[in-house]
Amino acid sequence: MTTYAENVPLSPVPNDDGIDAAVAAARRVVNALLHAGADSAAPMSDIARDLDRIADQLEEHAPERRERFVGMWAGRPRHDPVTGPENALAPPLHLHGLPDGSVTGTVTLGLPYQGPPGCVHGGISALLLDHALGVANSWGPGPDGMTGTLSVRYHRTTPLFEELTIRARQESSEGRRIRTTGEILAHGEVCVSADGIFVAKHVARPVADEGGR
Ligand SMILES: CCCCC/C=C\C/C=C\C/C=C\C/C=C\CCCC(=O)SCCNC(=O)CCNC(=O)[C@H](O)C(C)(C)COP(=O)(O)OP(=O)(O)OC[C@H]1O[C@@H](n2cnc3c(N)ncnc32)[C@H](O)[C@@H]1OP(=O)(O)O
Repeated sequence: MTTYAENVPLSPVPNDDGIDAAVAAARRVVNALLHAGADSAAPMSDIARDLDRIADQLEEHAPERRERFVGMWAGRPRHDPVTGPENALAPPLHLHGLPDGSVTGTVTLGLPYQGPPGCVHGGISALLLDHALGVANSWGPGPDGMTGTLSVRYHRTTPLFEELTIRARQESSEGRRIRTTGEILAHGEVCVSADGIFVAKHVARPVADEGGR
């Protein structure tokens, strides 16, 4: 039987400088814009100009898209939209692997992730669970693969601005089909659960001399 170390960090750990710091600042801007709202007295035209100037600067120094794809997949990915410290869309969620082969993590979501008033958007919950189930497959003892079917059940609304716990585990695998489940909890109660069938298949990582697409 495979044995696992206690509580292994599975999500890329953010640095407090370089691109990770810039991305953290970008997340703060996205949050602040939504909090400010259309009636804000902030000088929005000036802000838009400043933000455009920043984007111009980034674009000026960005590699070709295919070169960037190669770079993104050259090592341990840091760009995904759930845990990635280089992705401003990622909340980010920090996942850990547990000795029993399951994964767990916590996250607190703010206004950009709102669905019903004061509650997390259901599509965001599905995104977090899809990713957590995928990570559980790669952490656990069985095979991993791509999401084939994801069933999501919304048991109760999921609160914004409160710490959520996300858990996932691989239940079984047979041939190329993998069954994986998980849930999002608030205050110890299950808000959302997911039951997924993953299929053991992988898209090849882009490499430089193949064009990187
Ligand atoms: C963020 C990074 C994500 C990329 C991960 C890669 C590496 C990263 C490194 C570490 C990983 C760490 C974390 C991963 C985190 C998150 C994961 C994100 C998950 C995704 O974001 S992933 C994108 C969404 N996903 C797709 O984009 C799939 C598109 N689709 C296809 O690529 C094919 O459609 C495929 C492959 C699904 C099947 O195609 P196929 O031809 O290989 O399969 P085939 O027909 O041979 O069936 C073989 C057996 O699977 C059963 N089966 C087939 N299809 C099924 C289905 N849909 N549902 C349920 N069961 C199904 C059959 O019933 C048969 O079962 P049986 O053997 O029992 O008869």
